[in-house]
Amino acid sequence: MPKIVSARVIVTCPGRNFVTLKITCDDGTTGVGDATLNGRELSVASYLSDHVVPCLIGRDAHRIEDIWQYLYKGAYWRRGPVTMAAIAAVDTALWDIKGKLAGMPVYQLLGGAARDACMVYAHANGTTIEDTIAVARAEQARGYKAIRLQCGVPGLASTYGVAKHGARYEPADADLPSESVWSTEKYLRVVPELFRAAREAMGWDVHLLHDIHHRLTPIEAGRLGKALEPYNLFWIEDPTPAENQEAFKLIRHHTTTPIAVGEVFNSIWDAKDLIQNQLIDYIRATVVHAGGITHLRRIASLADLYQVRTGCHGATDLSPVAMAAALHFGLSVPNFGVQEHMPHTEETDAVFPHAYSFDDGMMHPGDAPGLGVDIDEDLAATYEYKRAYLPVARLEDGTLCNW
Ligand SMILES: O=C(O)C(=O)C[C@H](O)[C@H](O)CO
Ligand SMILES: [Mg+2]
Repeated sequence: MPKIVSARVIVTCPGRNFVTLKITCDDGTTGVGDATLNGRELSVASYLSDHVVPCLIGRDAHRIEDIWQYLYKGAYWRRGPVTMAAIAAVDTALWDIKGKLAGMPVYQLLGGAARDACMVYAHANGTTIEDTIAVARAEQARGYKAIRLQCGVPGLASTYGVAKHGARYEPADADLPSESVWSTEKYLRVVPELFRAAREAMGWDVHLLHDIHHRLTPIEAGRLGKALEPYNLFWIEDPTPAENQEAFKLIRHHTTTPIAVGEVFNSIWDAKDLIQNQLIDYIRATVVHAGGITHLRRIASLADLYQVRTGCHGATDLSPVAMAAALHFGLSVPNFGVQEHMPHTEETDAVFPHAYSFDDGMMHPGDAPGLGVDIDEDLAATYEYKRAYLPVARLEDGTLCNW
């Protein structure tokens, strides 16, 4: 048996923070898993090194399911983003090891390719509708078949998803949480205009997506979904917070615009009711925040029964290790829908050399044994952790609201 002899937690900041677990077996085989939880990175690093790593040493790296159950049931305190990100990192690293020992890419171990490649969606954002559409057209010219559009809201200094002064969009932008101002009324005026103009400029042969980022009440979300129906969106994402899942019934009563939810979910129990009641069309839970490949497959299997497809979160705060795992997962599950793709910076790509590739709007994980991704530990050590928080949002009268 490949015995686990060490597991190291590596925190690095090549432009933004990433937490990576690297497991080594007695024969020298290594595997990597992403454990990054944006704005709360060190809590997962501590959970892993203080509480998980000591339990891994000496175990058989082939027993992925048993180790998953051991860490989940054994903690007693189940679920939650910190616990599940830590379990995910172990699980992902063990799949990597299993693939390397089998001499096969992980997607082969998951049943083989169920499609040629995974459709990915790009981000297009700008302070005005015109700027946003110009970026979207450039992404379309690069081959993307699906594009998420976010534009500035007139009267608001900053908006979720829109970069400042043409910079790359990075939400965790400050040493302490920055504060932004939000107005639903102003937002609801601009979004239908954005998509009307986008269809006029870009035609109908491209999938258009939009992230509401949990900001509307159910009835406001129903109104927006209805207003967007003429523009045939691929999805609206996170229309309202998903703690109260009954709320989605109200949205469904008012609109046929498809709905994607789940980037903050960390377990099948978060997604179960939304899926079984057919209140969503895409489930956005990811490998890194939802218990790894093992648990995400379970979520996808449940979703498949209800014709809910996958649309995994893939923002730049998920490392290339998570991206590789997402592509092996996406290539193999029957009900894959789309994968989010925000390209990483050159610095990040250099720290995490990888085999996955992009071609004509599609991505493939590559055929290297395992996940086909690694961490250059020497380079990683040159980028010290830098505290960074996600922003908070307030209404115009100062009331704290959902960011
Ligand atoms: O990519 C998305 O859809 C997001 O909503 C990005 C999130 O705000 C980001 O990952 C938070 O860390
Ligand atoms: Mg989102």
